[in-house]
Amino acid sequence: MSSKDCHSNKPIRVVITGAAGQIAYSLIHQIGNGDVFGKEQSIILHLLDITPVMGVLNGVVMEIQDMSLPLVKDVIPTDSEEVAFKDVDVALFVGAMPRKEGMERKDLLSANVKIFKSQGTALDKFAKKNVKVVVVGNPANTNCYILAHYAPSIPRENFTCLTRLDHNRAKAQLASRLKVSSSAIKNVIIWGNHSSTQFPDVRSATVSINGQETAVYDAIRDDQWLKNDFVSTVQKRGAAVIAARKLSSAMSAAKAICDHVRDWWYGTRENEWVSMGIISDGSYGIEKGLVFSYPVEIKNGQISIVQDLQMDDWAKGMIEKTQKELVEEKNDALKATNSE
Ligand SMILES: NC(=O)C1=CN([C@@H]2O[C@H](COP(=O)(O)OP(=O)(O)OC[C@H]3O[C@@H](n4cnc5c(N)ncnc54)[C@H](O)[C@@H]3O)[C@@H](O)[C@H]2O)C=CC1
Ligand SMILES: O=C(O)CCC(=O)C(=O)O
Repeated sequence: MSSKDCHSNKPIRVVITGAAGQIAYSLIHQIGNGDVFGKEQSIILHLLDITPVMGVLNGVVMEIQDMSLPLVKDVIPTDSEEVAFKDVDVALFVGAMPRKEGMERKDLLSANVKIFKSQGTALDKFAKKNVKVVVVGNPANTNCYILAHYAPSIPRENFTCLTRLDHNRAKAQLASRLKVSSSAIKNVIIWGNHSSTQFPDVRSATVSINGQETAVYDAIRDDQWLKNDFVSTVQKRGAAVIAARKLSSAMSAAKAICDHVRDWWYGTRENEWVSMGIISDGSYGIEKGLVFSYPVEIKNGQISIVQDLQMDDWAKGMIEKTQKELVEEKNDALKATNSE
């Protein structure tokens, strides 16, 4: 879709998988309300879930009707991948099994990878070739890798996975420490996997205090905190929410999906970057083809990796660790899909 088409009022088709689940329950309203694609853009919602929860999904559809959202022109609830992916412009892959307390996200690999093999094959067959894809279901990077692998006719740059929740968490931790609004913090980076090996990096981050832009490192002046507590709080935030709620993050995940897609649709702000899992082109020495979270800028729908950021040995070590985990996950996932 050209950026002109993007902003026309012809309805766009947006599929949400896992539409009867808890993230979708927060997400659907924001999309239908125009918070992502704008207040002029009408939408046809395709809602995919599995057969046993079609009753629940019908309840969600009733609630969508009851919200009386002018931008929502039609709602298509389904358990068929063909119906779900037919001619879609944007595909939000939320549906997957979530982890429980005590599990790592990669423990979900064997169950969830099968879903992404099947849905990748269907996406390839039925979606528009310029469909914009966001994978949320965990393990998000590796599920995205498998989805792209089984959808070879869709351009590689159209596949992304969600690390914006981690990015938002990092901003919020820094804002709280500095007692500023999170909108004052710019250019944090999440490198790598949406897992406890991710590297939340603040070496390029700035904070605006009384109109003055300062490096976050200089404003905080606590190398120990930035390298230890801050990093581990962001890495383990998903698990902390599960321990408290006995359910995984949903409201904050839905908000992060909206941030991710809105920035892809409209572009990032001048001199400001965000974190996205994308298919690596080899930048920063990362294995080509891995789905890796990078700092990116977006213009006219094109995502580009922010280049030439300096790394010290500690940062290189952090990036190496998360890359290693992603290579292992990728190999395990390929084995699991090939052995079916
Ligand atoms: N990348 C990220 O930052 C985040 C990822 N997540 C992940 O998002 C996923 C969804 O989370 P929740 O909505 O809380 O889970 P949930 O369990 O409430 O909902 C998941 C939905 O997916 C459906 N589903 C299962 N298999 C499916 C299939 N083959 N096709 C279509 N739908 C299918 C289920 O029936 C259920 O309705 C989980 O994997 C979770 O770990 C959650 C938060 C943040
Ligand atoms: O942590 C999980 O496994 C589920 C939710 C999630 O990915 C997160 O909150 O970051």
